[in-house]
Amino acid sequence: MRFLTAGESHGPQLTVIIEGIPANLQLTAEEITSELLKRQGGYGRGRRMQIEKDTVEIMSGVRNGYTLGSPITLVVKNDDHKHWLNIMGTAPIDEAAQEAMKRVITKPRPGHADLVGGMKYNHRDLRNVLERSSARETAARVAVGAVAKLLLKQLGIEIISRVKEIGGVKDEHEYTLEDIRNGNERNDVRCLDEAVAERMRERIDAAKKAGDSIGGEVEVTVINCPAGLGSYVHYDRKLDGRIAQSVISINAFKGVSFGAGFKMAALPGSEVQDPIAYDEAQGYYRLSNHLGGFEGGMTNGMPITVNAVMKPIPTLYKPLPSVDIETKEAYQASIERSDSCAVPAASIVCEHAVAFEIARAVLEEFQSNHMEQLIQQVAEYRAKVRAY
Ligand SMILES: Cc1cc2nc3c(=O)[nH]c(=O)nc-3n(C[C@H](O)[C@H](O)[C@H](O)COP(=O)(O)O)c2cc1C
Ligand SMILES: C=C(O[C@@H]1CC(C(=O)O)=C[C@@H](OP(=O)(O)O)[C@H]1O)C(=O)O
Repeated sequence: MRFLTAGESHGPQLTVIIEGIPANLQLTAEEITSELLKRQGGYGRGRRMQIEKDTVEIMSGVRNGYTLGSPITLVVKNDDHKHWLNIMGTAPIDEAAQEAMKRVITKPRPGHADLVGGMKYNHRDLRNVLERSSARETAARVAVGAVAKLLLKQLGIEIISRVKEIGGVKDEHEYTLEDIRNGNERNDVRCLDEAVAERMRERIDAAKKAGDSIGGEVEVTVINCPAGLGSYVHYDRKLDGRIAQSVISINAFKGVSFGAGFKMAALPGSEVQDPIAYDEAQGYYRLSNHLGGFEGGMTNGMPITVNAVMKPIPTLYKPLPSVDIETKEAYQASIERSDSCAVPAASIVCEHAVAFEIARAVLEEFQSNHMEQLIQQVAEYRAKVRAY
């Protein structure tokens, strides 16, 4: 399974093509849209999200609510495009368009792709860089992950996310799987503890008031994944490695860990490796899950926990110094309208990035043309490893 996304932040639309989804998966635009709406929300987002109503249209690969086995094309329209027709160069060349084209961006924003992107692609209007480097693209990533999540659901695999920290305010409870499953998904900071959530909101408000921004940490949990996805035999088949790459490729994500993660640096081996046990009903299982569901680049059948860190949003209302690429003079960087915190939204992106990698690994392990074949293969495999 693979996908490509295309589209600029203020262009007409985002387009996604997904190839490799088996036939006969029930799939509706509404189900994908409901995931997109979760990404759009979240405390701390800026004015752009009030303009967009992210809605998916299915343009190919689905008929009568079921996948055909052919490439699936999804489109998410940018409602903001109509305000940017002149700036994006998609309006007729009239006076207003000419005026807009003069408003080139020459002041790169620290922490964005602006400066290096301009150097690399030889653009002197840095809007040519920021339009594609924008996290608007993550709406397309969520659309792909939503399809992956629906496929995984048919196999009994569930993926959920939560926010663990925003700007130093931490949710330090040790939650059970049931807590995570039943957690308050609709809370606007996506933190399971409402009292901590309130402090997170206050922290976001304080950053915004100071013209600053904040980041945080999210956790993605994958439940009921069979043991043996991924492989130890080669670096690019290790599934934990692929997940890490995919998560780090999300805008502003700077760190990934599994299970106890960076805490492992201080712990003895006896408190990190997960002892093995067996009973007939569930087969092999672990007495703890410090490793977060991976051994040797393969799933070990325990819940997968992925922790990921998002840096603070780079665009600041109190901008940092920068240099104009035309005059070479020191300047305060351009102020673009911006989110002050996008950690809750990013937790949804992270969840969907992980979903895609898990679904891809499932389809590599159990090549199938249609869902009936996939469901049967996975059920047989689960029975086999239980009895191993
Ligand atoms: C959901 C989401 C929303 C974001 N919103 C903004 C924003 O409004 N303003 C901004 O400057 N950066 C925003 N970012 C982060 C930038 O896109 C990102 O930092 C930038 O493209 C540079 O990439 P890098 O941080 O991965 O190096 C957002 C990221 C995500 C995941
Ligand atoms: C559009 C989205 O996020 C955008 C990501 C983003 C950035 O620089 O990454 C900057 C902002 O865009 P704008 O300049 O239009 O206000 C965010 O709103 C989105 O998440 O759908």
